Amino acid sequence: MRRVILKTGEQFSNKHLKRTGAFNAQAMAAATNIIEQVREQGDAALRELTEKFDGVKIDNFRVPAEAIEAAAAQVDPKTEAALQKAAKQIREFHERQVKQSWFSVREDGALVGAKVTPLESVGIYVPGGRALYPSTVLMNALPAAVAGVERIVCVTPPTKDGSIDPVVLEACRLAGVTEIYTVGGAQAVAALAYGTESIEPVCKITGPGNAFVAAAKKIVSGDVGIDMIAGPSEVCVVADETANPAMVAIDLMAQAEHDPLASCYLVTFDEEYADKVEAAVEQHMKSSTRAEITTASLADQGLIVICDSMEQAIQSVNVIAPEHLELHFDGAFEQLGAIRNAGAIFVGEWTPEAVGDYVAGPNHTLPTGGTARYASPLSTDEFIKHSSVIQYSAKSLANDADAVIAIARHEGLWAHARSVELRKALVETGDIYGLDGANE
Ligand SMILES: NC(=O)c1ccc[n+]([C@@H]2O[C@H](COP(=O)([O-])OP(=O)(O)OC[C@H]3O[C@@H](n4cnc5c(N)ncnc54)[C@H](O)[C@@H]3O)[C@@H](O)[C@H]2O)c1
Ligand SMILES: N[C@H](CO)Cc1c[nH]c[nH+]1
Ligand SMILES: [Zn+2]
Repeated sequence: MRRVILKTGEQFSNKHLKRTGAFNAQAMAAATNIIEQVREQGDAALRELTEKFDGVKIDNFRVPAEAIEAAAAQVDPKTEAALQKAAKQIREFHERQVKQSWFSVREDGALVGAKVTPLESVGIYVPGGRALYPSTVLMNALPAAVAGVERIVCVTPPTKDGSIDPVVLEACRLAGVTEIYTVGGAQAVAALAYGTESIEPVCKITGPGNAFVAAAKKIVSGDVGIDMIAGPSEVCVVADETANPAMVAIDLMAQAEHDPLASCYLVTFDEEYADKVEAAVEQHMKSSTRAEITTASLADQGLIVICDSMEQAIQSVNVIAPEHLELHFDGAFEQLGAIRNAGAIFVGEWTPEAVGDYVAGPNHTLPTGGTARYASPLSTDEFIKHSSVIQYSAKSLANDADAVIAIARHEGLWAHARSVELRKALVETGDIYGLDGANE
């Protein structure tokens, strides 16, 4: 892994990072062509693109109900129990996020508030290129279901034999997905946004994916809602010399194995400790079943930052703004206040990031690429919208009339002012035209 050794008092900055930003011109160009093709040719384009990029022919994209039932029977009891446990804990966590409509009545009788409405339909992109992601089904579909979305559509690329992994199907069933389609990549995003003969469009698309999926989400955003661009996985581990290097190493590898573009950061305090972690990575790598991806990620995107104080370490974390942050040192909880930018924070050596990926309850769809500076984890908020509600009485209108009229006049908007003046006149004189010149 690349190393940066900070001098005393030196600030970690973006120049130390290799980040190229979320804009990928090549992927944007490819996704634009794919989206245009799907808009023009519908299902025929989905068939052609699936054959081209996934190497399989699909006649019917919709997974029939019988196949979903049959998949449940193929899931071994241990995996079924794990899915159910994860689903329960994820559901419970997200139930705490649910927003209610609210109304407040002022002293003058004016009522203001917000009416919360679940989105009618959402499309969930479940990645399927380099790994299977039943956990991503749970993390996206359960918050949608908890928020009250009625139509929850899942799209995911086919496996080599043209099917969908039974565990992914079972996760869909457990989480309340109402339609499943065997299609992935930018073409799936286009189908969800604009519809085809076999896929009805949705109001919003959520879920992570590779560069083509991310580019497609950016392009269709505005025509449909999108959640965030959750890109390649990232982890930043802050560890001092008391932390077990083998644990730190395996936690770095747990994100590196997602994608050669995944980014892993170790923030620590001396080079000798960093050497121990790198030696432990080598040791673990001997038994990794994903050594190629993991090695590529650590070599190309990995970074070790050597700091000389905890303050400098936390300052580095805040610049990295990682998707996942692990804290392996005594008194970690006390540093929470100083941490400004992180998607999810895992406190202490007994909290490997993997618990958050699967079962802890909080969402694993998190801001990546430094977007934790302004973005939050996926939540039920992504699946609802608010409508403002305003109800005035004659008294409350009279109370606010002069303020409205003054601002409307300044803006030069005659009818805005008049709409209030007329009502004020009616309250004061009982005559809607009691205003001088009102009936001109
Ligand atoms: N942040 C999160 O919550 C989270 C969760 C899970 C996965 N991830 C990330 O999601 C990503 C998943 O990527 P993936 O590739 O494994 O699966 P994917 O499903 O996103 O992409 C596979 C699809 O990409 C399309 N594709 C492949 N090559 C193409 C090309 N040359 N041109 C156009 N389209 C092409 C194909 O249609 C294929 O089906 C990884 O980066 C992983 O780290 C993130
Ligand atoms: N770590 C990923 C988010 O970056 C989520 C995930 C799913 N499965 C395993 N991991
Ligand atoms: Zn993961």
